[in-house]
Amino acid sequence: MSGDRAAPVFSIDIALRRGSFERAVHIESSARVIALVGESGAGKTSILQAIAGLVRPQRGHIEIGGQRLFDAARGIDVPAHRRRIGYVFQDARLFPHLDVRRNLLYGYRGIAREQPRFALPAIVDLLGIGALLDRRTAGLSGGELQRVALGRALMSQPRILLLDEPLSMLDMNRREDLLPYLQRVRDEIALPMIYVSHYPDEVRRIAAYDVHAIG
Ligand SMILES: Nc1ncnc2c1ncn2[C@@H]1O[C@H](COP(=O)(O)OP(=O)(O)OP(=O)(O)O)[C@@H](O)[C@H]1O
Repeated sequence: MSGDRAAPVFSIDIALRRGSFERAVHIESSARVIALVGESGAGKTSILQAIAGLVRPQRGHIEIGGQRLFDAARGIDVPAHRRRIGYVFQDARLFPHLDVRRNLLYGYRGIAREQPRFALPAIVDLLGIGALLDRRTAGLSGGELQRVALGRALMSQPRILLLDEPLSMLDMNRREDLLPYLQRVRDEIALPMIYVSHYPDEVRRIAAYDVHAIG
């Protein structure tokens, strides 16, 4: 056996405090896609927020895909807007006054023109949302909203994808409809990805081999 080990994609060792809540988190993984599971209130969303730079850990470090995002000992704390995180929430959080095309193009905001980026048609194809482009988001179904939210996150050309229970607002059938799109994004957009869910079946189908229990 060789002594070589794959460099970890995720190296997270932090302590979080939010009000009276405290949690130490240690995740070391060379998998590109991992899942976080745990009871409500265990701290899963707080971990994603720390990765995104929205919550500052008390100590420790966060390194993902070779990027040191936070390191208390070395004085590193990359500002949230420079971390290039694609974040998809339980509720899609799209702009209701804009159509789907404009919601997607909003993802380009803040990206330099010369930077390589996903073209709109590629994302539209990947997520099967071509027929929705001219519609306002107000009338879309939950599953359509989440596909558009995922598209907008990808348009921002992220280096890391964080998915916080993206299917939890959908009923069983819609969840089944959306899972293949999540799998396509996982496989075709080769980014480090963290998937948070309460549902063992979803976790098994998205990040089968690297599941971290929080709490
Ligand atoms: N802004 C805040 N101020 C104080 N406490 C907070 C804040 N945000 C979260 N908390 C607390 O931190 C703990 C962890 O919350 P978090 O949302 O990270 O858990 P979770 O595992 O994602 O839960 P769920 O599965 O219900 O979404 C909870 O006790 C919560 O009340």
